Amino acid sequence: MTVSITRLNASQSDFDSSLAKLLAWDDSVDHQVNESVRHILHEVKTRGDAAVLEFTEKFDRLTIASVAELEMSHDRLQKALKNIPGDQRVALEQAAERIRSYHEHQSQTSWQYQEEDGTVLGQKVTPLDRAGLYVPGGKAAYPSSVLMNAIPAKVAGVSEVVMVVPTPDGVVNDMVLAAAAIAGVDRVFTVGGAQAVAALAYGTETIPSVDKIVGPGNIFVATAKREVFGTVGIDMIAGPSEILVICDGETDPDWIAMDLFSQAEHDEQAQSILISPDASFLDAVEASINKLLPTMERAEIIEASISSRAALIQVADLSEAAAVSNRIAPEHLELSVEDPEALMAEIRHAGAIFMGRYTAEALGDYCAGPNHVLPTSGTARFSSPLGVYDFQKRSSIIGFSASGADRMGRVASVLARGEGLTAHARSAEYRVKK
Ligand SMILES: NC(=O)c1ccc[n+]([C@@H]2O[C@H](COP(=O)([O-])OP(=O)(O)OC[C@H]3O[C@@H](n4cnc5c(N)ncnc54)[C@H](O)[C@@H]3O)[C@@H](O)[C@H]2O)c1
Ligand SMILES: N[C@H](CO)Cc1c[nH]c[nH+]1
Ligand SMILES: [Zn+2]
Repeated sequence: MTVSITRLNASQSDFDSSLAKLLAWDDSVDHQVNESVRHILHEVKTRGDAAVLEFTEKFDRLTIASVAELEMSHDRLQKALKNIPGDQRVALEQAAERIRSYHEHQSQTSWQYQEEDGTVLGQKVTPLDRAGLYVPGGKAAYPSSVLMNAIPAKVAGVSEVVMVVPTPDGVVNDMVLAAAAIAGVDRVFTVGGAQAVAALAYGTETIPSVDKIVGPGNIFVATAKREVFGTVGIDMIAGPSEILVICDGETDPDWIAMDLFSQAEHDEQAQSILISPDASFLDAVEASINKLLPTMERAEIIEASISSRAALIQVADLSEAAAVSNRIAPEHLELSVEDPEALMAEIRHAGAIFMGRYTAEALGDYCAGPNHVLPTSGTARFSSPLGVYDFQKRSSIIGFSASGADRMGRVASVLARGEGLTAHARSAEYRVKK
């Protein structure tokens, strides 16, 4: 099979519009999905467990009598940890250790300072009481996502971590449960899709409501998270996976083709882009793609993703490559060049940056240490990877001494009267020295 891949050149007159068309992915335009998700949310909110059971039967083909049967006990998690092959257990534990130590660097601490008159100002950092983790499980099982979601929550000090994961046809993945055991997840329910998001947001008779829902998922999950935002916090709306590789033309084209496949194999909607100043290198990678595709287990998904959403983009030089990449603001950016440090200086927007020819993005997905839940669809322009800070919140601390209240009470009084808010003014004035 020969896969057709979009070719663009940054010098072509319609480059801007062609790039915009390539990048277009809006998770809110499908009215049918919106309708269906709103219906699921409403049903779970009003009918609780009964609705969760119905939707689990309908979408995951799982018939059970009660939601309690969907809860995986601690014993079951420990059993899974014992059941998985030794090399999988060791790899999960090694990954968990590296993810934990990276995220410990993100810990925030409370602080305060005192002014000369004794007034104290500060910020108190508090972990969330209860966090909900969505772990995807429709087309593939993601033990790595269990670690990436749960470990920062635990490092942040969240008291109770509740995980949901679909088990289509009732097939439970032991590696997912083992990862939950290693990460110290408190409760696990095998429920997925919009019904799982609804249960976490509103609570049911069996599934507790949480303060914030984090984690990636398909369009039903993303749409449900968008809808429940406000009732609970959410981390981000994560779209399909993306990779953008900037290459100077000196890396083995097979390596680059496989790096592009690594994200394409997640989803037909995933996006893989290669940018290079070397036209013959783009040809070589295209040849590698066609050579390697038939050898891939997930060839159908990769083919669909590459033919509909991938692109090979020729640019004048690496500076132009960085400029195009900044416009795309990719989830993952590989700098497969001789001097990645120099090129990184020109990068402003990317979820994660992979430095140099030996840094395959796949290492970041599993065990480098940084989080693999990253902003997609250009949202790296304004948002950051999932981290410890997503599981903590801040309260301001304000403590006036008598002389501080006298000094600032006068300022507040003037401002309050300027706003016509007399109760504010008089409240401040009571504490002003007469
Ligand atoms: N950003 C990340 O860190 C990251 C990590 C892993 C996976 N992902 C992405 O997450 C996504 C996972 O998607 P998935 O489908 O494999 O798993 P998923 O768990 O997100 O979705 C499966 C659920 O969708 C629901 N569903 C399916 N069809 C439905 C329908 N017609 N109506 C209503 N609900 C329906 C079902 O309840 C099912 O349980 C992929 O796009 C993948 O690329 C992202
Ligand atoms: N690449 C995904 C995030 O976009 C994360 C992942 C999990 N497993 C493999 N990859
Ligand atoms: Zn991946």
